[in-house]
Formats: sequence, structure tokens, C-alpha cells
Amino acid sequence: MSDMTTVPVGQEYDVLVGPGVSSGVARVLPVGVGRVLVVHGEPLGHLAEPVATSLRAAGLDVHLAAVPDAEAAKTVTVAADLWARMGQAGFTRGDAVVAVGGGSVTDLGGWVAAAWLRGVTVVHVPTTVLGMVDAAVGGKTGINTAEGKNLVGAFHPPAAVLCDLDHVSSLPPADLAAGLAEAVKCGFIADPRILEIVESDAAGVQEPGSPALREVIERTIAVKAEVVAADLRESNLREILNYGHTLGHAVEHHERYRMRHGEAVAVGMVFAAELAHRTGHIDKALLQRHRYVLGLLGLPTTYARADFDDLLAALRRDKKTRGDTLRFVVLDGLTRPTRLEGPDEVLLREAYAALA
Ligand SMILES: NC(=O)c1ccc[n+]([C@@H]2O[C@H](COP(=O)([O-])OP(=O)(O)OC[C@H]3O[C@@H](n4cnc5c(N)ncnc54)[C@H](O)[C@@H]3O)[C@@H](O)[C@H]2O)c1
Ligand SMILES: O=C(O)C(=O)C[C@@H](O)[C@H](O)[C@H](O)COP(=O)(O)O
Ligand SMILES: [Zn+2]
Repeated sequence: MSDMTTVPVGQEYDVLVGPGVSSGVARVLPVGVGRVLVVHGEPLGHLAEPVATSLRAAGLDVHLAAVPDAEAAKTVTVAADLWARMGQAGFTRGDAVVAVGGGSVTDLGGWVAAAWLRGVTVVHVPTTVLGMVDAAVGGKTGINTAEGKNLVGAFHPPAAVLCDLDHVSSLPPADLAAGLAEAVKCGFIADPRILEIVESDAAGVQEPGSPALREVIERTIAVKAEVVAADLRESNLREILNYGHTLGHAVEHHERYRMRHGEAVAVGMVFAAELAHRTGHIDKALLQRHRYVLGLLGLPTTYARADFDDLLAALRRDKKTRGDTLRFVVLDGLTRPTRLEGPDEVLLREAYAALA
């Protein structure tokens, strides 16, 4: 394919980016795969069908499985239904899952593959910007429980990630912008050029097919690939990719997932920046740059719908918490992420109040 960029994730696998790349899905499956479960979000059958056709053309036994849309896919019931289908169809360790959809579908499909027979091949075909730049890359898979976001899952890297830029054309603008929140995150923690592109061409970056959007997608994937290649299991460095997520996940849970992940992360980054400013880690200008860049994309930078006490319970269940100590990723300056351990609760309440 002529217009394709390859971003390697260490020595493990490649992320392929370009128009039409999903048609090469059969080529990235390991030799010997016989059956493939193609999992897709219920409204995305028209994107999954061509993937299934390519696989059938390569002689594979394809099983299409539609799952509930968006966050409703990430439940133990949906996962169990897929395992039942795999069991009934005789999926062995040599078979595979292909997840076609946004981050909710790649998280679900990755988890189903991670647990089936203790691990079968998964290939991701992310169809949202968020899936391309973040969810499909790096091997974090999982589902939600009643108590919170992503509480069950496993690290299970894909065999390949196919980011077909043609898929972006049908993405609703609000979902495209929500995906860019994760790109902005990578701009603040590692690659300020991403912030500069948004600041200089906020309209272009939100236009499917534009060079500005492609550059932001590729730069963000490069940041994520470098971090996860160095620390797949989040023993330390990888926590920086959780910038904005501590409060963000609590907000998503409080909103019963009616708020997009990227929107909640936008709010969470402003909260983290408020915390960093109040603890002397960043100056006012860097704090305000968060509001400015996210605002250019139409992303939320204010939030006051929850009592802080309700959010606190979810914050305590964050995976970065150790014992009773809450831990936040904050900046110590642009591209200098660090950890804030056990901040005073008064400070947390003040930072939250500043979001109103
Ligand atoms: N595993 C990770 O490292 C990781 C990283 C970031 C986010 N996530 C997870 O990803 C999820 C959010 O993913 P998301 O933002 O992609 O949302 P999503 O998967 O919920 O999709 C959002 C909406 O976009 C629609 N859609 C998807 N592709 C489309 C297309 N090409 N055209 C038209 N509509 C399309 C979907 O049907 C859905 O309604 C969250 O659950 C989050 O926790 C995981
Ligand atoms: O890949 C990572 O590591 C991240 O933290 C990326 C996040 O954008 C993503 O939302 C992730 O799913 C959050 O993970 P969790 O461990 O906090 O559930
Ligand atoms: Zn995220």
C-alpha cells in the first residue's frame, strides 16, 4: 500500500496507518489461524463486513458478532456471550479475534481474546480517532464493573493494529474531538508539536482526511508506542498515559458513561493541571494552556455535576492508588510528567471547585 505509515511498538507488532489499510487484515494474522471472530459495534456492521469479506477471501472461517454500541459493550455479560459463541464454534488456541470499532470494542475484543483459552491472537481495526491513537495500541484490554471503569482486564498486546483513515470520514464530529483529547494528553506529556498543530489549525485537525489530523494521529501513536514498548505492564513509566484519567474515570462512572471518555479526560486534565498549579509544579500560563487547547476542540473544561464526595469513592478505586494513598499524574512543566502522591484532601476539593 503506497500511502501507509508504519509505527512499530518495540519489536512486538506494528501499527499501520493509512487509507484502506484494513483491507490487508488477513496478511497480519499469524499463519495457521483458521477461525476468526470479527467483533464490531452494533451500528458498525458496514465497516466490519468488508473486513469479514477480506478474511473469507483468504479462506478463513469468519464469525461476525455485533455487540451493543459504545460503553455498553464493555460488560461481563457481553464478554460471556462472545466466549459462548467461540465455544460453540470450536475456537482453538490457533484461532483469532478481530475487533472493529471504537475503543469500547477494541477493549472488549482484546479482553475476550486475552481470556479465551488463556490467550488467543487479537488484531485491532480501530474506527475512531481515539481507538487509533490510544485504545487499540498498547495491549490494555478490559471491561467495566458496577463499581467502576476498566476494573477487570488484562495486558494482551495485539498482533497488529490497522488504522484505516477512510473510517474517520463517517465519525461524528463530537467523537472525533473526544479522540483528540487523548492526542492533547500526549502533547502535554511528551510531544508539544501536537499542541502547536491544534493551536494553529484547530479546524483542520478536526477535518477527516486533512494532513493536520493525520500528523496528529501519527505523532500520538508514536508517543504511545514508545511508552508502552518501554513499560508494557505499567510498572512505572506507563502511568504517564493516565494523565487526566484519575478524575476522568470517576466522572465517566458518575455520568453512567453518558459522557464520552475523551470528554471526561479533558475535564480530568484541567483538574490535574489545577492540582499541579496549586502545588507549585506548573505556572498559570501552562494551566491556562490546558483550557485553551481543549476549548479550541470544543471539549469540556468545566464540570460541577457531581459532589466531590461521590467522586472520591471512585478515585480510591483508581489503579494508581496504593493502600489509602491516592496518586495523580501531574506535570512538572510541559512534557515533564511526574506523580503527586497523597495530596491533601482540601487541595483536591479546591482543584475540583476550580472546575465549576
Ligand atoms: N485500552 C486503552 O489503552 C484505552 C485507551 C483509551 C481509551 N480506552 C477506552 O476506549 C473507550 C472509548 O473509545 P471511543 O472514544 O472510540 O468510543 P466508542 O468506542 O464508545 O465509540 C464512540 C461512538 O463512535 C461510533 N463509531 C465508531 N467508529 C465510527 C465510525 N468510523 N463512523 C461512525 N461512527 C463510529 C460508535 O458506534 C460509538 O457510538 C472507553 O471505554 C475507554 O475507556 C481504552
Ligand atoms: O494505555 C494506557 O496506559 C493508558 O492509561 C491510556 C488511557 O488513555 C486509557 O484510557 C486506559 O484505558 C486507562 O487505563 P486504566 O488502567 O486507568 O484503566
Ligand atoms: Zn484514555
